[in-house]
Amino acid sequence: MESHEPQSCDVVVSEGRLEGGNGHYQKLYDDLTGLYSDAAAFARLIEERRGTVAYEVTTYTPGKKVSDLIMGVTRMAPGKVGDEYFLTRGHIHANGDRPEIYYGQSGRGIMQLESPEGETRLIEVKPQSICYVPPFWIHRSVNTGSEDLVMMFVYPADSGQDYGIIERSGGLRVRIVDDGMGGWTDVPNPGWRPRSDAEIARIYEDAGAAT
Ligand SMILES: O=P(O)(O)OC[C@H]1O[C@H](O)[C@H](O)[C@@H](O)[C@@H]1O
Ligand SMILES: [Fe+2]
Repeated sequence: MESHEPQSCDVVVSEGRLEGGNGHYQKLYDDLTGLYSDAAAFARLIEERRGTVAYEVTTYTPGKKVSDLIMGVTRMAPGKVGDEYFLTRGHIHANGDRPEIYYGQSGRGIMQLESPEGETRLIEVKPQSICYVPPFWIHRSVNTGSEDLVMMFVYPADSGQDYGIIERSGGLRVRIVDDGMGGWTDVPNPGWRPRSDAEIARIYEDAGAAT
């Protein structure tokens, strides 16, 4: 039986990162082309912020098996593209039956969840709230506040991320926008296409094959 050393890392809330981990990646605004509905507003944003970081993830990965847990911290800057709040790309786990938890550290946001069948759940994230993302839910975080959104997360190390699922459906079913009073509301995404029965079946079957 393979065994790993226990590990302690520090969540540096003010900087939105995990100290003592072994992984780090950044997404620039330039990497987020096509995610937002207002293409002209996005082009203006890129003019201003080309080469700067939209969100970043620091992690500790002990190993690669289902019985290993990846832990980490994600930090996303605040802002909007047109009236749409900043968001992460979002994904479903490639091994779809793997869950995830997110623990709010600072800032305010939404965990936007969508089932393969197209149901939406919008869970508010704030400091000291924990969001449980069940297996088979597509998830994306949205920064609806005026500060960095910082969350700690944990998920099985063999989960994997399928980003194509959102592209194939023309985005998620709703968009999280400014309600005109400094808060947020959700509006339908007219570009959204329901997933086919075949694609839905594949999501659940693949999970069966992976376990
Ligand atoms: O991977 P994205 O959808 O771009 O989201 C950014 C990150 O969000 C969370 O922190 C997840 O736990 C990470 O695994 C993910 O990579
Ligand atoms: Fe995930």
